[in-house]
Amino acid sequence: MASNGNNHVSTKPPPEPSPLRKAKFFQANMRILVTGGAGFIGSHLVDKLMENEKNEVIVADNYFTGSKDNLKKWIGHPRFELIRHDVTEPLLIEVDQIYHLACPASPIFYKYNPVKTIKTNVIGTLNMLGLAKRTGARILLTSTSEVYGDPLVHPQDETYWGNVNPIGVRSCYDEGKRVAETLMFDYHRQHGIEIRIARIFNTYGPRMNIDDGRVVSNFIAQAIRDEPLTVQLPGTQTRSFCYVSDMVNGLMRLMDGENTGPINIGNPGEFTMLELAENVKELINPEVKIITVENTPDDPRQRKPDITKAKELLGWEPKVKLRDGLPLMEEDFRDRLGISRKK
Ligand SMILES: NC(=O)c1ccc[n+]([C@@H]2O[C@H](COP(=O)([O-])OP(=O)(O)OC[C@H]3O[C@@H](n4cnc5c(N)ncnc54)[C@H](O)[C@@H]3O)[C@@H](O)[C@H]2O)c1
Ligand SMILES: O=c1ccn([C@@H]2O[C@H](COP(=O)(O)OP(=O)(O)O[C@H]3OC[C@@H](O)[C@H](O)[C@H]3O)[C@@H](O)[C@H]2O)c(=O)[nH]1
Repeated sequence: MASNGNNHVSTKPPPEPSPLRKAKFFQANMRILVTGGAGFIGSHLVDKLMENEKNEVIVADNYFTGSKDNLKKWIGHPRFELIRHDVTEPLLIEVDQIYHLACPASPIFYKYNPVKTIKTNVIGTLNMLGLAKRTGARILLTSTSEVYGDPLVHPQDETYWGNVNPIGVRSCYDEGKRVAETLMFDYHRQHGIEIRIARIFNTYGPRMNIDDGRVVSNFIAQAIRDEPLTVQLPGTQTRSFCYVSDMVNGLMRLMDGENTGPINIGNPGEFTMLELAENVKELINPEVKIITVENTPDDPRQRKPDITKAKELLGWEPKVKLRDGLPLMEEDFRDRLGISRKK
């Protein structure tokens, strides 16, 4: 049975998957649900899952921050189905695997309706665990580095319990994800559900919403539009940025491997926000100004994943360096903004 190496092993056998999955006379397809599959990471995950002809992919998304446009190449494909569905409502379908991503991820969006964000994390995860229990599906939760809050341990490994403000403006998201992780382990221990938990660190790449509000998309859009890059004070706070193709590979390895997690998935290359702005300026628009602006409450001061566990248990590590990933994202943003590079 899968374990995280910490005595969190379930005492129950996992529920039986549907008899169709053990097809004797014809090839069994894997039916995979991706909640939040119309969003940034979700749509890249769908692209990768659809490459395998044995997979059928179902996306359930309420389009709060995602869009059908991200999935347009799959709409109408016989192995693909798109459902407008809010995960705070139960979903009755038959599946073998669930990638549970549904949740706004950018601070400006998760703070917009914090009660809804908490409901999405708690009720949404309960509903997806209920679906996993009924169908015997394996379920992967995309948790976050935000469970470490404003970390006092650096870099963060999975044994760190975090430093989280339970009543702050970010709590709907970080405490929401902490409860979601608790629910996953309780369903695992109590009902034998096969679970996987990824703690994702800041991820960037093509298809991020142009007005997403996260730092990489902000800086790239600003650099392309000749607007000043807005570094929030103090500018010395750090983040570690993972390119989306690396992230998707890590998530799939976790789902298909034998470890429950939680496992950090991220790129350990650490940058201050001033360094990030300088990189964007140098690579995308050397003329652009860098300015400082006010920050928001409870902004974590440092963040860098310890990925020893991902390397050892999943054989995974990121390949794309920040300076190689930024130009790939620039190309996509220029296309969508209709602004080509100055000669
Ligand atoms: N991108 C990152 O840096 C990062 C870091 C840590 C964790 N994560 C996690 O990864 C997941 C995907 O993040 P993303 O960056 O692709 O964000 P995103 O905002 O682009 O995607 C989230 C998707 O979930 C959908 N959604 C939101 N609430 C929903 C609900 N109640 N019912 C159904 N669908 C709903 C949105 O419409 C969107 O398509 C999230 O769970 C997020 O918490 C992302
Ligand atoms: O224009 C900006 C936007 C943001 N920032 C700074 O950039 C840093 C990163 O901010 P982002 O909004 O991109 O993302 P955060 O790291 O705060 O949160 C993210 O963490 C991991 C995921 O769970 C989520 O995707 C999101 O919550 C912060 O220190 C913020 O102050 C700027 O300097 N300028």
